[in-house]
Amino acid sequence: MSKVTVVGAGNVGASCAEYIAIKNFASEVVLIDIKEGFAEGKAMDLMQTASLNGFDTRITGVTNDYSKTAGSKVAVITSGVPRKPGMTREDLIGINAGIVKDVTTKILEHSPEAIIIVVSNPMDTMTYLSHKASGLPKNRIIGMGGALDSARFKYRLAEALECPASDIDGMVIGAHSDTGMVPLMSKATRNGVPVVNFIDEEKQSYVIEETKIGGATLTKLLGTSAWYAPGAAVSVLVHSILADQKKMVPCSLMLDGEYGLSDICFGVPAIIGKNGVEKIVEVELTEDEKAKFNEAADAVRKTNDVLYEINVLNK
Ligand SMILES: NC(=O)c1ccc[n+]([C@@H]2O[C@H](COP(=O)([O-])OP(=O)(O)OC[C@H]3O[C@@H](n4cnc5c(N)ncnc54)[C@H](O)[C@@H]3O)[C@@H](O)[C@H]2O)c1
Ligand SMILES: O=C(O)C[C@H](O)C(=O)O
Repeated sequence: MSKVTVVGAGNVGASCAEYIAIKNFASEVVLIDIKEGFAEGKAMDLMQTASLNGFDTRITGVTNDYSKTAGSKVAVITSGVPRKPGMTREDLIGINAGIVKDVTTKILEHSPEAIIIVVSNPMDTMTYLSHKASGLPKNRIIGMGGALDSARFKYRLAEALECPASDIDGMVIGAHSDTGMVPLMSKATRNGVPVVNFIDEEKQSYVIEETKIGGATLTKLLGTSAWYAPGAAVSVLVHSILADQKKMVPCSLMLDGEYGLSDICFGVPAIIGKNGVEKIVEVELTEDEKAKFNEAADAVRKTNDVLYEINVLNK
């Protein structure tokens, strides 16, 4: 029995539930939302695709009744507002902080053993908040950003190399923000061959910049932020936990000296398995990557400070 709760049955929450079901990653998904009847409607609509898409996962929806989420092995937090064109993710902190703090507490009341995946933005800061609000050990809370940003990096690399994305391997670490992502061009490969052998510096810079503004580009096109790739990225983390796959995925994790950082949730590669974070992997960075990584960490710390300024957290 593998039960997953998704709090926030909006675009990303529903997409995540759909991928989990279609790929048979869990036996049960509970969607929960604050809007009356909304999660029930999303769950019913998704369940009516079961015979069409050939899945057996049971998706149910509930309005605000956390007792129905009891015993979840994984809980995903997708509740909160998305940005509109022209906004940054950091602009969402005032509304989303209260929601994420409250939701973290409610999840744990009914699923004290759950591993929590934080998606709501600004994600690195919301992951930090979830840690501080719950006091859970650092393996139990995972911020999802790097999996998505890496998928966008591979998409842009595949476009530049004119090859299928499945030929590409690559990672984005750092902050899940327009300026703080660090796409590791030096380590990206096409079937083991460095991508820098295939594209010149101008194209490399283009790929890096388009990757960093990947979310903003989609927000401009869609009028709200993206959901298919975010939902798929969450489902990969859920699967790695439930199936104890031990996949290596960049995630926003509470650091305790790794990469020279402490008391911050920040995007680094990690092995994800049945205990959540099994191990943080330290990779060597170029001087330029290191400088950008540290600069991004400083910016995330400033956003974290806002949590104290608006009294969502107390020192
Ligand atoms: N980390 C990432 O990579 C990533 C990717 C995409 C979106 N996001 C973020 O995820 C969040 C959700 O995005 P979306 O597009 O699904 O938005 P959405 O508006 O479609 O859905 C959000 C849902 O949350 C619900 N909600 C609000 N407060 C709640 C509460 N207290 N309890 C339960 N449900 C509540 C709303 O009713 C709504 O249905 C946003 O903050 C967005 O910025 C993050
Ligand atoms: O761009 C956003 O605001 C949503 C999300 O963080 C994304 O990267 O798609």
